[in-house]
Amino acid sequence: MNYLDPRLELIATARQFYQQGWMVGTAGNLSVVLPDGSFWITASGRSKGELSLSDFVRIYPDGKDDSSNNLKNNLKPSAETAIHQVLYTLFPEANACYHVHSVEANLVSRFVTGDSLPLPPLEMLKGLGIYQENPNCQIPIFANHLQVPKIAADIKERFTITPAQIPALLIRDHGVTVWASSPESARNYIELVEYIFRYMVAAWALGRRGDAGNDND
Ligand SMILES: CSCCC(=O)C(=O)COP(=O)(O)O
Ligand SMILES: [Zn+2]
Repeated sequence: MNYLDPRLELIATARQFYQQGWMVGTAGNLSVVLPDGSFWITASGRSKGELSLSDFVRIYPDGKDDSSNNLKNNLKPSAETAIHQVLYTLFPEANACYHVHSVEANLVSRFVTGDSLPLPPLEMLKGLGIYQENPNCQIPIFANHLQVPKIAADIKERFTITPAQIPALLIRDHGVTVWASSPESARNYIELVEYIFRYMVAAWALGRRGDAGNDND
């Protein structure tokens, strides 16, 4: 049986997300867990639209990477590796963690000042595991601390106290991160959350235009 390197799926998905404008300017990072509990993560600062197999860093269960080899190849793990690590610790069933920076995610992160954003009761929530009549669903918002380990600590503290309703979190003025049992599900979750954010921004704009429309009556 030929073993498909899981990085190939991440390369293809990163290119798709780059083309959608969600991973421009090296933004975003993707990771996938291997059978031994280590995970591949996109190397820091690489253009996500043109990744190759050598643009990944392997992080081992003890948190270390092949630093000597990586140093030689000018490879650094994603600056947001700590967020992937804490999510894999909190959700051991997760085998993939994706993070992107869309304009919509940044806009909706400012729709509220608090630490959670209510989501509209859209059918798309079913794709995130929410099967309720008139769902009351929120996505948690985290402060975009300069020190990423602080964001990771906030995530650990929050989800230890308040379980996540959906496999997604929003970092204010930054972007969204999802975790899933497979790379394919992680890709679907990003697409679903970004659809919901696009809907929210469009509804907000229509609402404002609606107000403007009244002025012209
Ligand atoms: C211009 S993106 C700033 C860093 C960031 O938020 C990101 O998602 C990418 O960081 P990485 O170290 O994974 O390239
Ligand atoms: Zn980021």
